[in-house]
Amino acid sequence: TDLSTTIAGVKFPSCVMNAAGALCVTRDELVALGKSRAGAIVTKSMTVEARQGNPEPRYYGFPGGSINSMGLPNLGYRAYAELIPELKQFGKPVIASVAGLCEDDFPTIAAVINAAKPDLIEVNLSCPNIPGKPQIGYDPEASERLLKRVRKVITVPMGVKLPPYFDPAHHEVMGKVIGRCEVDFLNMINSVGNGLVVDPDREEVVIKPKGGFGGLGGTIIKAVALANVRAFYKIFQGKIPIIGTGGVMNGVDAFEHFLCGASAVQVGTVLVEEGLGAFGRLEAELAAQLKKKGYGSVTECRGKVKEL
Ligand SMILES: O=C(O)c1[nH]c(=O)[nH]c(=O)c1Cl
Repeated sequence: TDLSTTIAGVKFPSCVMNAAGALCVTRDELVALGKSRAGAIVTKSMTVEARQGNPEPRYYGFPGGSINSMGLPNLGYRAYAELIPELKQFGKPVIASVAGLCEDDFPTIAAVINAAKPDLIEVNLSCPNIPGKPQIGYDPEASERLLKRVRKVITVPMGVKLPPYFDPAHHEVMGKVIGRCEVDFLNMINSVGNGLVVDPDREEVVIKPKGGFGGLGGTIIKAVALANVRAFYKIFQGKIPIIGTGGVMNGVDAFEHFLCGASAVQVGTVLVEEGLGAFGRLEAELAAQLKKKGYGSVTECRGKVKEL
């Protein structure tokens, strides 16, 4: 079974890769991704200055998913610009995830990172965990302004990592914004922002930042992720490739993302919980699922989910 895929003209040896944020902050983590079965190396979203991130505990896994308020811990964009040439030696695409603490940070980072020639750049409009900072992706005007500014300085394929939307009206509005910004790929969804997990025995929240509020990931967000993949796949009639992220814990979950229109999938929670070995398991399970269903590749089943 062929598990390779192509996104914006870039060939991925496997359609399963890490989500920005999962095991991808340090050089050693990124090199380990390069040596693993991951289909790409995706960096942690980067900011201008290096950051320690939020106080711990800031990640908590539980049956069904995870909650995090990491607070953008990363090496700073200059360090990743220096690392990119080394990371490109592993025979798989390097995706640089660009964030920023303010709008002006994004073009500053994007211009320097673009010069380091990652295979693709993913603009993260959806970090939910910077205290006092609303998600850019929930502000269509700010999203459009920012995407147009970074598009001017990015010459490699540019994608956008979107937060979950919960209303078709929002899918429509963001679809129009994206259509006006020359976006080469989409990635959805980021974590479901500002959830709250409580430990009933200790009668406490489980993470320290923001009173325990954090982004949700894992199985519990799969249905939200699939809805967003499907909504934007239909809006763009499959013409903009979509990376499906959210709730992929096994090969069947990945298959569901492809049925809804994804061209590749990213994994976060399952990677943090299981480690890099998850890639081998996920690939084997996805290949088995495709074989069982009579599909020769993920491209064959893309967008094939039937309505009733
Ligand atoms: O707290 C984080 O670092 C974080 N956490 C997330 O769940 N999504 C993001 O985009 C980011 Cl940037």
